[in-house]
Amino acid sequence: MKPTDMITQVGSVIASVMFAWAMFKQYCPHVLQEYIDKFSKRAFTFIYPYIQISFNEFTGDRFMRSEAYSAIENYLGSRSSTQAKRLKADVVKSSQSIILSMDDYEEVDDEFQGVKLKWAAGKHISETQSDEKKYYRLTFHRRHRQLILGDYLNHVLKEGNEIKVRNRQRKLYTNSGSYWRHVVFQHPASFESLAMEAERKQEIMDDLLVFSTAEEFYARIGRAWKRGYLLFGPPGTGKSTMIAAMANLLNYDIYDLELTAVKDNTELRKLLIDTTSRSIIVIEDIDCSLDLTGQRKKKKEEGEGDEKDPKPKLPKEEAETKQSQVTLSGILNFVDGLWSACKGERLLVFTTNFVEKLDPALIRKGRMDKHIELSYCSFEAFQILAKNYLKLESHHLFARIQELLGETKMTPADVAEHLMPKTISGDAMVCLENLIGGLEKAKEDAILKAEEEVKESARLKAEEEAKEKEKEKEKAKAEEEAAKEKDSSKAEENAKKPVKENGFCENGNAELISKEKK
Ligand SMILES: Nc1ncnc2c1ncn2[C@@H]1O[C@H](COP(=O)(O)OP(=O)(O)OP(=O)(O)O)[C@@H](O)[C@H]1O
Ligand SMILES: [Mg+2]
Repeated sequence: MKPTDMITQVGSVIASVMFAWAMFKQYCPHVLQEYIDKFSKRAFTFIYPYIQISFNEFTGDRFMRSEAYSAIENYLGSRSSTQAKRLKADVVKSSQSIILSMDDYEEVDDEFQGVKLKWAAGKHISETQSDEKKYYRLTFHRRHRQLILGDYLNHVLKEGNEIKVRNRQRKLYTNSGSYWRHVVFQHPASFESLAMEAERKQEIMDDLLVFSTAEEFYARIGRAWKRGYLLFGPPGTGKSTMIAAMANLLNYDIYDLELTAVKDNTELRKLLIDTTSRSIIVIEDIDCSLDLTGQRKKKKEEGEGDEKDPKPKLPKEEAETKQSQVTLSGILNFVDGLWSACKGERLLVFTTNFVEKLDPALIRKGRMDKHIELSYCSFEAFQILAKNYLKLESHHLFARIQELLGETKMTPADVAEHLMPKTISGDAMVCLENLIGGLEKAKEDAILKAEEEVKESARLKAEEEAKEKEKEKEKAKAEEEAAKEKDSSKAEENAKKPVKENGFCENGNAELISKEKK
């Protein structure tokens, strides 16, 4: 038989089968059709040794994109880029990188613990062609059912989610009313460029990295997977910069909470619930955000304490603070109440310039687990700044700078400002001399300030002593006058008393006046 004849015959057999099937479907009773359908499927699965699982893009009534689907999409992305012939490309991270995923009807192979599996991308198109439902289908031999349904799928979801986090565009959120708004978070700060002693820096980085991978540990000890950091120190010592470096190190989003804009504790709780995992919740300048310590004290000492506030509030801030009814207990609940344990890992970071002003309850361990002091620039910190700003590892002027940094205080922000190139040539020498000039001036200012302080305290002491003397004088004078008054009133009293025949008063004392009368 010629091949063309064979093809014709096969074609006519298929056509006859299809015709017979169409006739059968039209005239055969519905119940019988279902029965045959069921039977044929069973027979098929009996012969066919593979299991298929479909993961649809959309699930549920609410048309939510399935988390499993997007995790699988990410997981298959790297595999499909080496295997699939047709790929889909997407741009993320502000056009910085392209993410690939496999196109519809493509297939890729995978292997897990020596077991081979197959993934296929497909889609169901509705009859009206208006709607298409995408899915991924996993096919594997039924003898590996346990392994695939357990360990393998967990591995796919975990890795897919990790890839998603790595590729995602991170966000910086801020609260507006009871909602979060966000912008793209792109801060270049890193621990490497942070001016700080290497040992302390490493300790903080280790702490953060251990936390971010300690899911099982936290679950085992029965604690919510969160950690509080309190960053304190004078302005310009790198607190905000460190938060950005933390977010970059861990690849977390930042929720910058403006407490003064939160109406009350309920709104605060809502904001907390709306945060996602893998995020840092920041409250900057917690001592100024709300008078948290004052709220406890206020009842005892009305109005006091405002004068002592070293950072006077702006009128607008004051007005906002008055509107906000967030209380200290609201904040404490925010930090470690039941709601704070929802959904995944979270870092809470508070910053303050005046740690001593905060209520001890707020910063105790368990709430603020790690207290980090950021202080004035040390020589080691300066070396990092010099490397960052001037690309200098050493210079003969470093010795003088080291000496001056030991004698005077300057914040890293001020040091950095002196190291900023001020000329087009960006001469490093000029910057270093600038810094030396700045440090010398700071030293002189500090000496002058100290002298003035000594003078001022001597003046205050003298004033105090003078006041004390004045008081003593006044007291002595008052006592003298009181004694005189007492004498004269006694005399008057005696004068008013009746005089007896013998010229003595009733009390038996001789009275000059009565004698005169006689
Ligand atoms: N430790 C540091 N390492 C590197 N740069 C720093 C450091 N400290 C400060 N700077 C520089 O100084 C600038 C101000 O620092 P930052 O805003 O982090 O200070 P802060 O401690 O948050 O101040 P404030 O208490 O006023 O909020 C930053 O832009 C950064 O360039
Ligand atoms: Mg700051």
